[in-house]
Amino acid sequence: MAALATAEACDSNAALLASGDLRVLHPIFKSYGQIQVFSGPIVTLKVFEDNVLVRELLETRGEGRVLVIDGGGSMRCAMVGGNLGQLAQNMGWAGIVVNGCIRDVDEINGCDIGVRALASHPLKSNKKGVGEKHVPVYIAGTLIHEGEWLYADSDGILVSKSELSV
Ligand SMILES: O=C([O-])CC(=O)C(=O)O
Repeated sequence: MAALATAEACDSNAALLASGDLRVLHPIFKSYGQIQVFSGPIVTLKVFEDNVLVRELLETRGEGRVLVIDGGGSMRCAMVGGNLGQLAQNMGWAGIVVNGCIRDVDEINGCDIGVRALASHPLKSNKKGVGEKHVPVYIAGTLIHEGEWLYADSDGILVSKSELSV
C-alpha cells in the first residue's frame, strides 16, 4: 500500500478539513518505533494509569489497525513498554498512539510498528483493569471515534472519518 503524506492529504482535502471529517492532531507527540509512516482503522481505549486493557486489546489480531489510547495525558507512569510493543508487532498492529507515556524506549524503537506518545517514563502503570474500550476519546484537540482512520508520518497525525485515497 502506498503511503499517504499527511501534508499532501491536507492540501488536497480542504473541504474535509473544513467540515471536520478530517482533523489534524495537535503536534504534541514524540515518535518511537521502527515505523515512521503508518495508517489504519482506529481502535480506541480510554484508561488512566492502568494498562491491563491495553494488553487485552494488543493480544487480539491487529490486522493493520492503530490503537489510540487516551491515557488522560498522565505524566506519572508508562502505558506501554517493551513487552507490549513486541506483542503489538507480533499481532499485526500498524501502530499505537498514546496520550500518555511509554517506557523501554530502546526496545520499542526496535519494534516493527509505529508508536507516538507524549514522553517516556520508567514507572509501570497500575494493573486493576479499569477503563473503557471502543469509546470516543478526546486527545490532542481532536475527538476520535473507533473505526475512523489515522494517518501518521514525519509531519504529524491525521484522523479521517473515512479512508483517504492516496
Ligand atoms: O507491563 C507494563 O506495564 C508495560 C511494560 O513494561 C511492557 O509492556 O513491557
